[in-house]
Amino acid sequence: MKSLLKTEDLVSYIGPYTILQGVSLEVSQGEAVVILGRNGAGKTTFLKTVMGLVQTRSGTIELDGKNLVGMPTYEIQKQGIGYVPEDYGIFDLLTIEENLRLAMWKEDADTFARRDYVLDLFPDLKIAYKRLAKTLSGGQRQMLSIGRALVNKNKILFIDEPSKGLAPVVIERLAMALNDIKKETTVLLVEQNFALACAVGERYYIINEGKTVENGKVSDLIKDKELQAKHLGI
Ligand SMILES: Nc1ncnc2c1ncn2[C@@H]1O[C@H](COP(=O)(O)OP(=O)(O)OP(=O)(O)O)[C@@H](O)[C@H]1O
Repeated sequence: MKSLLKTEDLVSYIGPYTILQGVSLEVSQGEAVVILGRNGAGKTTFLKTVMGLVQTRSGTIELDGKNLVGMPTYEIQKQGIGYVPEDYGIFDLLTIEENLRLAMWKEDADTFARRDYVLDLFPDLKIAYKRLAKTLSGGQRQMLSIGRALVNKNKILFIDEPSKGLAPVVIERLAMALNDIKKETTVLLVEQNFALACAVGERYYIINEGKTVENGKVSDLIKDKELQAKHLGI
């Protein structure tokens, strides 16, 4: 499989703090990869570093062979990364329709076809299409946030802890949607919910204290109770 995203020995910092201390990770085209690790391990910071929202000190980041280090965030996004941040990133005082349109880079037939795919994937958004985003539940907001990233033609989708604060039944629906999405696009998921991570991810990386410490197949991790206890506290 063709390598799509590759980072090597990535070190990044926020003010005086070095947060990532060596993250090496590779995602191939068509894969669904999950990043696991305890609270505060550096998972969110990794996504933010690739997006240029956290400064890289050393190491490399390549998307489809192109260097992303030093590029401004809006250009990184245009290289083909759909980013679904942890805090939803949606506009409460706009309708669902307006939130989706504002996210579109182009208003062409392909983009509207992807918008229709989003509305089929998340029927709640279709029903509430003309309503303000502030009227949505937590699960529906997460759907809108993912939908905003899906309206553009991306090479890879970054999704940061989509299950956070959601009820188990909503997480199940989300797992189904993510399984549908991964048929269409390469996915890099950060997730604390082990069941959701296992339902979606094919390969995993574990980040501990800002470093990638383990990686492999999710099917092997499910059987490896020792590894789960050591790095994930399960
Ligand atoms: N703005 C900031 N200033 C200083 N330290 C920060 C800042 N943002 C994050 N950190 C620190 O960086 C480390 C990694 O945080 P990060 O949010 O990436 O962890 P995480 O693995 O995503 O965990 P969680 O699941 O709790 O979000 C933590 O120790 C956190 O306290």
